[in-house]
Amino acid sequence: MTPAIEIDAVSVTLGDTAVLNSVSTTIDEGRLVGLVGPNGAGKTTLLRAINGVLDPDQGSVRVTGQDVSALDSRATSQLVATVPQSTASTFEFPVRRIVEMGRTPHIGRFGTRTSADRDAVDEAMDRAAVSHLADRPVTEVSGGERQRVFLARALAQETPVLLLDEPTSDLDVNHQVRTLDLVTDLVDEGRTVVAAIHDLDLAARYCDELRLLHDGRIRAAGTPESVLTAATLEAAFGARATVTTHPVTGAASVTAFADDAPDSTTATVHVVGGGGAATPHLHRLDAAGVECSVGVVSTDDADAETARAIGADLVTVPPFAPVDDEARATVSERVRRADAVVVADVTVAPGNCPTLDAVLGADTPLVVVDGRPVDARNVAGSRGRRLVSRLRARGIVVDDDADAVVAAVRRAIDTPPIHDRSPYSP
Ligand SMILES: Nc1ncnc2c1ncn2[C@@H]1O[C@H](COP(=O)(O)OP(=O)(O)OP(=O)(O)O)[C@@H](O)[C@H]1O
Repeated sequence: MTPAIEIDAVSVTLGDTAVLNSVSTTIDEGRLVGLVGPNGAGKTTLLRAINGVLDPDQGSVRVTGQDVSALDSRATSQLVATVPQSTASTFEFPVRRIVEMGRTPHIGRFGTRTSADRDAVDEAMDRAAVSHLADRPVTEVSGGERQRVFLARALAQETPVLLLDEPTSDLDVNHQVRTLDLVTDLVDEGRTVVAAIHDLDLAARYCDELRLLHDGRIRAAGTPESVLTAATLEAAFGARATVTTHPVTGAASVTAFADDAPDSTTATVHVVGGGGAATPHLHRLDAAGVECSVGVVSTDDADAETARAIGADLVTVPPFAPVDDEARATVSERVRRADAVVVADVTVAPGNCPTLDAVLGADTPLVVVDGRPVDARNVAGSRGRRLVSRLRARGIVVDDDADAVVAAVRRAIDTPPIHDRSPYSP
């Protein structure tokens, strides 16, 4: 089978900038391929090389086996339709007229429109959900509606290859999903779609494959799961990111943070959590490059699962078991070794008291997350209440906000600890 698109060693220089540097990739028929990468990576430029608008300085692009640089614009427009990034229009054409322009490459010499042309326009408008706008001037519809009008124009063009440059950037969440569902249907019908897409979660959810562009080269290619890794994202976007599986869609889900590790090469933080209280903070600290240890938690606790997912060192006891001497000694050692401790929830369950004793018995700088009011029922009596007030007095107290926790950890590490050696004794 001939691939739908073959890009062979394409180089493009614009002004003084080498935008694409010997880019090669092949896109098979009936695939939805996402182009991802930071601003200025060359995604639009690559799409413009595929649709023949831009002649590469070197290399070649073949669409359904035909070299696009050898085709005239009518022939190229029969192969490739494009929805551009900017659909701003200065002409007050009615929406239907814009969609009819998609038929131009199919209309004969005498400009006669056939019923097939009209049907194609009707169907395209229907599928892109713009039929109700048919008579409105395109200058008077919203940005998102206009984006769908231009999608309809591309659909009316009835090409085997569709290029979409940020097809959902102006769409509300409902139309984002509806548009990408429509694109998926088009692919199921056999069309090949290449979409430059900034929203990495949408890219992972809808695309069969991704190409990650950075500095004029394709840095990663393959399934979304194989392309969207913390390492590739950091290299391309300069952002720390955690990649998890989205609980609803099952696709890769990316949470990116500015690269602001407290001290990304050395910081280690021990996190006291339980019941999932530590989970958002663990993801955020991990993304900030902090090495985490977690505990003591039960082996089946949600925070234990998160700790395993991010490769954190974990101190556990079996479900419902008390913290034994071994776990207590281990957690004390982790706390002493850490650059800072985060207590992720001051709602102290009785089982946490030995861990909090260990925290208060060490010099390690402390951050206390105080997200919820202390629930008296969860506090282990007066012992627990005293622990809570000592923790608050001893540490930096922050709201239950992952960014605030990272900032507080940075501050805690920079601030000499308040000395509080007297361990709590019941
Ligand atoms: N006509 C031009 N002259 C000079 N440089 C240009 C021109 N067009 C684009 N560039 C540069 O080429 C680089 C790639 O641009 P391109 O639009 O392909 O990136 P992109 O990945 O689509 O970015 P974005 O995600 O911001 O849309 C950018 O640095 C841009 O400034």
